[in-house]
Amino acid sequence: MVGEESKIRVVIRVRPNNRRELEQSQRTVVKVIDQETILFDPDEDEDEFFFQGVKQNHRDITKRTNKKLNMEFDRIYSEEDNNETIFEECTKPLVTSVMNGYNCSVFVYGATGAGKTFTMLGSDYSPGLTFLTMRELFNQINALRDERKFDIGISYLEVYNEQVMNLLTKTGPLKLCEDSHGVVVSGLVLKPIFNAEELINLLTLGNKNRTQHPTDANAESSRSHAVFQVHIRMTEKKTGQKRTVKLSMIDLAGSERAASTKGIGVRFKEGASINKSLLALGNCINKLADGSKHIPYRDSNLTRLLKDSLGGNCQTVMIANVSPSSLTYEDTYNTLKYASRAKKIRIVLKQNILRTNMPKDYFIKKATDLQHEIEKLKNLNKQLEEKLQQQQTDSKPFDEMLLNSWFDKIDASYSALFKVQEPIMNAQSKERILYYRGKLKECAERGMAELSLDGVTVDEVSLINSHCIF
Ligand SMILES: Nc1ncnc2c1ncn2[C@@H]1O[C@H](COP(=O)(O)OP(=O)(O)OP(=O)(O)O)[C@@H](O)[C@H]1O
Repeated sequence: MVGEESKIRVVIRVRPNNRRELEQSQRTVVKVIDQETILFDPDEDEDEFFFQGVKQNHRDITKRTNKKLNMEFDRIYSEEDNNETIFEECTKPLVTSVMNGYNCSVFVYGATGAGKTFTMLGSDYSPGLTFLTMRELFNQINALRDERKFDIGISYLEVYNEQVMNLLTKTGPLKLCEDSHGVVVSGLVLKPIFNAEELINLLTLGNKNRTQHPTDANAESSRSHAVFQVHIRMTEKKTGQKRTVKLSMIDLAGSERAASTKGIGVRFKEGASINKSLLALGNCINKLADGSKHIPYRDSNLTRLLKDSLGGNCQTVMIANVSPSSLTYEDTYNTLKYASRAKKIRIVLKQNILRTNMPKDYFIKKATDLQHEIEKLKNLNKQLEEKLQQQQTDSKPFDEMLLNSWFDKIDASYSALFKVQEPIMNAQSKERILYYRGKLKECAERGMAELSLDGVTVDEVSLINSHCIF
């Protein structure tokens, strides 16, 4: 995976219609075709309509034609999909990447009321991605505790009207500075945590401190960008090697146009500021998608803060939330366009460099030890080569004479064996002959006795007997 090119994973989540949308029985402007395709502004199902005898494509002839825009994303979640499913497919794999040393980020994007906070924080009956992801992180950490030591600290910041505030301590504004490791929030102290349950209290506290104002679309609209980050330092117990990784979960403020929230005064300034930072974010996404060298991160505090979560060495998932209702036609269209731009971003992933606290002397000693080891092995190698050569020169040439004398001895013993076997076989066959001859003699004598009774002479019997010799 080191140096592997990867693109931002972009998924779309379509939430169910809310009460207002149902009451106004608006038409649906998005149609989930399959898990990767969404159709924006599909044709409406309408009865056939004739005007002056001619069939009309639309009942309302003043109405513009539907966009019927087919768009493809890494995954489309429909209103039936819950936070658990999105966690399993989108952020659970990120936890494994974090444990392997990669920085990871999750963004939720969309207009006010589209379901960003519901996705990130969830509700009482359906915990959101932040909790589910952190619970998985602690599961994986606990499984590795024998091998590694972990130090975990979290931060929860909001960017409101371009100012960075600490949501856990309700302090700020905090300054952003840049050092060799990237952007640093000065004065930010990480809050150590030891389990996922502890996180719930911290998230609740942070959310209470988050700037919220009602909008037309959402009674509890978050008017700031919330950046939740987990910083993990892992120390290998055997080697002492350390590495630090960061998991960021970002709930962006609504991407709706400032005018659409009908805000005036402070609310208008707020909307304009949200738009400024989202515009800057959009510009960075566009430049990254085009492969530009210069990315305008410095255009807003949000993009400065997210620099290493977007284009840097970071595995990123963007969840674009949309409402299905025609009430939010423009916002849904803009969100889908924004998301399809983000889909084009390609980044090169690098595993975080292992850092160590070992002093310089440790490495000098290690290098000297290794040098000695090399010398020792070289000497050993030389000795073995010499020994091998010695053995080759010492070894006696092949003794053909000796071998031949042994062959002669074997031949001699075989012929001696045959010599002994021959008389034995002869003796055995003679014994058999004698046995049969005895038998025949008995026969002949018995026959002679009978013949003599029939008038045959003894000489004739002897003659028969002599012919029966084998
Ligand atoms: N997938 C969903 N299923 C059920 N209810 C949802 C879903 N998504 C959002 N909602 C409900 O819709 C309302 C608005 O959602 P949410 O607060 O998450 O919007 P938001 O995008 O964070 O808006 P804002 O930018 O104004 O903060 C909430 O009451 C929330 O419970």
